[in-house]
Amino acid sequence: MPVIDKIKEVFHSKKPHRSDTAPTIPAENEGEATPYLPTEPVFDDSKVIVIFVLGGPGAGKGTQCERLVKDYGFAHLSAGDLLRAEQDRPGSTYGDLIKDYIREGKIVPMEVTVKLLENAMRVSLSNPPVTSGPLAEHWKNGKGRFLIDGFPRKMDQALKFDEAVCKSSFVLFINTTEEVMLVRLLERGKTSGRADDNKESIVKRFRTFVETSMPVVDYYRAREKVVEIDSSPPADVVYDNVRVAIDERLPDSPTYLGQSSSTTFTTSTPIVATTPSQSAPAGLTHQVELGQA
Ligand SMILES: Nc1ncnc2c1ncn2[C@@H]1O[C@H](COP(=O)(O)OP(=O)(O)OP(=O)(O)O)[C@@H](O)[C@H]1O
Ligand SMILES: O=c1ccn([C@@H]2O[C@H](COP(=O)(O)O)[C@@H](O)[C@H]2O)c(=O)[nH]1
Repeated sequence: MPVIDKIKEVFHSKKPHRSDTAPTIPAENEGEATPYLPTEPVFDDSKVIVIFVLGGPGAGKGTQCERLVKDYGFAHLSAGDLLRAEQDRPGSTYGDLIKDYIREGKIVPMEVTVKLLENAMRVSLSNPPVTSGPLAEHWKNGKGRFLIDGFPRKMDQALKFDEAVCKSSFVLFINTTEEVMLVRLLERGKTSGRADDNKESIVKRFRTFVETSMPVVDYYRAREKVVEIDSSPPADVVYDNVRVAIDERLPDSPTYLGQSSSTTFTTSTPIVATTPSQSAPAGLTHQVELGQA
């Protein structure tokens, strides 16, 4: 049976129990683990802030995230990077599967990506990316702040992440035209070494974005959780607008007062969830084979 059918069969047919020991789902082959996703959020959204960063391939999501990391102390988790790392990890059960999906510009089954993200979040929360200076405050006492880049790309991922990992705060939608994205990706492709930065894969990725990922943006937009930024201008200009958007929505912004900035900040309309949810029970600190740090 193909690996993905196996994942789906086990995932959908067996109801794992919670206990103090990490739950396991029997796998057909010994040593092979199947991603298990709980039915309640593992992380408490009153402490852990999750911002989804969406946009077409090459729109500039990663570029903006890098800057935000420096100024706001976010942990930046790129779903694509996590998948590529898992693909290259010796012994990964999902390596071949991920490789095929990425080359075809298709969305890897959500069980794999959601579990990789959950694991990476857990690692950041136990080893905070910022440990000194004013931004370290955001990583104390179980708190954390994440930019989840290039995710969710499909509705099932969006719903599952909110249900099983953490309720997201809002979506930063980095948007430009396919013409601009194509130029940027072909240029990046000269040095990126990415198997999907070529014309054939790019066209497939564009199609997947329009057909599969835009419905996710529309879903959050209907719930007034989308901030759209035009990423056609130079990266510095885009970043100025991104900063304003972030400052308007983070509950405790401006976070980098004291650093030089001419932007006028407001703290109105925070849309980060404030209702405490259940913290992660010990039994849910289940780690599968995926992306172990
Ligand atoms: N505003 C901009 N103006 C010009 N070039 C840009 C801009 N933003 C990003 N770039 C360049 O475009 C390329 C794609 O940017 P980036 O990697 O940030 O996009 P991305 O949305 O994360 O892409 P992907 O989803 O494919 O990973 C990079 O080479 C980057 O340097
Ligand atoms: O949630 C996700 C995110 C990404 N993918 C696959 O990875 C590639 C590359 O993603 P980038 O964000 O451009 O690095 C994407 O085309 C998908 O094939 C995914 O399956 N699920």
